[in-house]
Amino acid sequence: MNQSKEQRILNFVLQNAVRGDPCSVMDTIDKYCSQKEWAMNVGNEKGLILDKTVEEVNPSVALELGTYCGYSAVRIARLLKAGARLLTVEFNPEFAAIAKQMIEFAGVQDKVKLLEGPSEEIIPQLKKKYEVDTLDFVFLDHWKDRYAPDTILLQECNLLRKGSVLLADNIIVPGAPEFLKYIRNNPRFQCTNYPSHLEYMKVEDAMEKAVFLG
Ligand SMILES: Cc1cc(-c2n[nH]c(CCNC(=O)c3cc(-c4ccc(F)cc4)cc(O)c3O)n2)ccn1
Ligand SMILES: [Mg+2]
Repeated sequence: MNQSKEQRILNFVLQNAVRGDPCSVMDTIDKYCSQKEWAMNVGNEKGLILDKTVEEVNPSVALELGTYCGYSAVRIARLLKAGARLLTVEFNPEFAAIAKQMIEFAGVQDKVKLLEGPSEEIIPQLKKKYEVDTLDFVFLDHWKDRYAPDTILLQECNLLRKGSVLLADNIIVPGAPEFLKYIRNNPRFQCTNYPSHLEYMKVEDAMEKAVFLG
């Protein structure tokens, strides 16, 4: 049976990147997806915005919604301090299997916990099943129509604390209009927009940072 695009990306990494070197994994994925097959990794331009935000927050506990092939999980995990951890949620079992191998090849598996399932099921389990108190950082990169409901769900589950930082990808493409409307009109969030471009394309995109004020 012929391979999926995600399997081709993983194989290219296994054959061309340096095991245990997160930057070489990221660079190799970016090379493949800009030269051979487009894929929905956050990419290097928006990835730099993600890096700066993670470095600023320096989270002990981070959550990523939308793992895909594990590119941004590797990107985030490489910046985490000793003892800090990233929980990343993937809905699609095939993507999760690829991401698991990608994360292990990069050597960040001790900092990353990959959870399989829909965000609306996983979020309510974070406190009891995954021993989370509150989240310092949340990267929203999953289904765009889930950004707003899941931001509400995170609050309902008491997972945000004063100063928790949300960073959302794809504000323009594919777009998250309902999320923007919700978060920018909500006095409990301080929002900042970061114009950028869709990964590997000349198309405009943006990220939105939202700090929870408690
Ligand atoms: C419900 C739930 C869902 C998940 C979940 N896991 N993995 C994802 C992936 C979601 N990501 C995207 O759809 C996405 C799309 C584009 C795009 C596509 C086509 C174009 F033409 C232009 C841009 C670009 C991007 O940067 C994206 O991130 N969701 C995990 C848990 N629970
Ligand atoms: Mg994205």
